[in-house]
Amino acid sequence: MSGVINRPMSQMRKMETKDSLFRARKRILRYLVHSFLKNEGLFHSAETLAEEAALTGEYEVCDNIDLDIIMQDYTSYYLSRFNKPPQFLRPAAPAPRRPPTRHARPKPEPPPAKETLELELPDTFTITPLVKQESETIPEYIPAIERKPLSAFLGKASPEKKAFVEALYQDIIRPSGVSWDDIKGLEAAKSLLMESVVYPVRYPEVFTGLLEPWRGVLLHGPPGTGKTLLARAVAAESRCTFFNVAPSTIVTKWRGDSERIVKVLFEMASYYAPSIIFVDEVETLASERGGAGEHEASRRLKAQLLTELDGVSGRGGIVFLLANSNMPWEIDPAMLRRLEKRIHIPLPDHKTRAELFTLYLSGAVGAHVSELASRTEGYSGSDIKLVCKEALMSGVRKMLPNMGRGAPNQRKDRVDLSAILTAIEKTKPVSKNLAKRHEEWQNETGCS
Ligand SMILES: Nc1ncnc2c1ncn2[C@@H]1O[C@H](COP(=O)(O)OP(=O)(O)OP(=O)(O)O)[C@@H](O)[C@H]1O
Repeated sequence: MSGVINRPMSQMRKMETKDSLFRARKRILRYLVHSFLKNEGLFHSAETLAEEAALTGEYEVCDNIDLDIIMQDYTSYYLSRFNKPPQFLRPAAPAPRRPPTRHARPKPEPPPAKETLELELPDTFTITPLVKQESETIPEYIPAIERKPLSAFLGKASPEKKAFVEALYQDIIRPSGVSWDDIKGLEAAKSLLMESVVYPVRYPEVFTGLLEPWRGVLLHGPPGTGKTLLARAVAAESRCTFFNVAPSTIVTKWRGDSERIVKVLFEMASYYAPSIIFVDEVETLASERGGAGEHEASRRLKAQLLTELDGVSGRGGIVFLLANSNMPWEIDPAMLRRLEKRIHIPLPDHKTRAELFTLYLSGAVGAHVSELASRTEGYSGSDIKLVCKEALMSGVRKMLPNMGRGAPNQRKDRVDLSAILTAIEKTKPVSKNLAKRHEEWQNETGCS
């Protein structure tokens, strides 16, 4: 005991953290097993476990995790690391037999291969505390991109393929932390994306047969309405690997390279599955031009994209194509057929515009927010962001000449109503004219 007391504070803290992590892990395991038993219909066993392990209603297992998911993740991690599947079970050693005594009844034979469970669980899951415990740090989910070594994917790839892989690897966006809450309004779009991307990734066992997930989802709407932001939130919410493919990565001037890059892209997406391949301005990669005027290279690239998309369901893991377009009417019909789910992202409504002003001006606009929202009908989210930036800048502009002359070099995010109104006057809503066309297109061809 005295040994513990004499330890330096930092060491004590480390031990405490280790100890609390250990306890958290054990608790998580018990809750996971409990939930597993219930899911298997073993209610009596689950009840007994709850009683024996003193599981109170203080915690519940998160929606997105269970032992089955952990087994799958662990198996794919192990496979990629050691090139063989992990072994969980082995035949138990037979119990030593005692010679039967004269009067004893022969004992029934033990089952031939009683199984023992050898399971090592990684610390990659969390449970939601109903009552949050402050001192507790629960290990975080580790995304596929951090779990799976690139070297295992590369194997004995040619130098050319390695170069493609490296370029594409740069396009993978790490978990961005963008969440639904960062996106104002767009409730209908959010729930459609939950249903068509997030849930199928979380519960693949539900989305089979006729309910098989869409492989291609199109977000279309005027520029600056939050389509890219939505795509990033989807990646974060679904914990998918997010390939943000810049057309410049794919379109190269070297003959045949573009098709090979597209092929490698889908292979990588499958390796790091579940993945989202996000293609911004998809109409630039797969436009409807066609005919004799279409460049041969662009025709081949388009054909390769379509081939890969068709092959997606035959590959391992879930891979979605999430495409973005400001001009969906220009998308090649063959590509459009593969973008089965089409979601319209409209200009923000009055309530959303008010929320955006509050977001960007940190609530500084107070009571005027409704008036500002009324004056900005037809503005996109990005236009409103510009207005706010311009209004803030007008204050900073006044400060700049006095900086370095004794005045404090500190920015104040206070803004006059008049400055905002002037900024609104100056900023023309660039997307307004396109809004109607998107609506009509959605009515004609959309399916959400
Ligand atoms: N609904 C919204 N909630 C929060 N921010 C928004 C919203 N809509 C737009 N924005 C802001 O506008 C910026 C531009 O949005 P984003 O890039 O997602 O638009 P986009 O529709 O993808 O545009 P483009 O089609 O031109 O690429 C975002 O960084 C964000 O700050």
